[in-house]
Amino acid sequence: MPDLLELDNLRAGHGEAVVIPDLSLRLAEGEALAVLGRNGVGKTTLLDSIIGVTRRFGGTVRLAGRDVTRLSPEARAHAGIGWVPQERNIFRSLTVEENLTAIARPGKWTLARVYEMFPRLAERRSNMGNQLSGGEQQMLAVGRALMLNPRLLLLDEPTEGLAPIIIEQLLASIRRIIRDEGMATIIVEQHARKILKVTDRAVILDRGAIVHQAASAALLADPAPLEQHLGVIAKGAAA
Ligand SMILES: Nc1ncnc2c1ncn2[C@@H]1O[C@H](COP(=O)(O)OP(=O)(O)OP(=O)(O)O)[C@@H](O)[C@H]1O
Repeated sequence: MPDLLELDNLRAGHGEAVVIPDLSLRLAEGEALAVLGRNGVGKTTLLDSIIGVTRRFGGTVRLAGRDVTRLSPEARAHAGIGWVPQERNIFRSLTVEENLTAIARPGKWTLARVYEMFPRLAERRSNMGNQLSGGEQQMLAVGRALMLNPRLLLLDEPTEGLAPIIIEQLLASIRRIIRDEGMATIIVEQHARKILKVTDRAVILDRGAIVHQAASAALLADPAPLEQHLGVIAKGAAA
């Protein structure tokens, strides 16, 4: 059986700029991968290339053995890639419930199950998107991606800008989505040590290349590579 996601010799960037020169990566069914690295090394560009919103110069993207390289972002979403961009992109003039049902597709993730995962969204079901706190918006963005019933979930800095207590709540939900529901997930995250407790494996990027990869548990046990490649960021996120 092929891996769920196979990137081979991906070369991608923006305009004329090549941000990722040549990257290959595998993700198994049900596996959770953390993508770590300093600011500007290409983490977002990597996720954006999987959903197909960057310029591709070469290489292939396969989902469950199917070549999706030339598919539009919409077609890739339809093929099973759920995407929560850094800017969240919720519909601000729709209610929470309308946001969740607007682009839903049938599968095990229903409105009831998303509300069970994020009870706060159930409480706020009639509120408009623009009335939500940052944490609620992020929960809504994740819930909306789940309603697409994806095979693969991409999360770009889900905890960015959130208060510490909300970060803990959100990470607890993400852990349940991964551990209990078996969702294959790729997460870009600045809080390295926090996310390593949730993921199976991690890659560290530098200048668009994978400079280190290891099991998350190994990086937690021996954080030298984090300090080497992330420096002050890893120390700052040690709590
Ligand atoms: N839309 C864009 N157009 C042109 N250049 C871009 C665009 N988005 C990102 N870049 C450039 O690509 C490089 C990689 O950026 P990217 O956002 O992928 O890094 P990152 O590791 O996710 O950083 P951060 O942690 O700051 O989000 C940077 O030099 C950035 O300036």
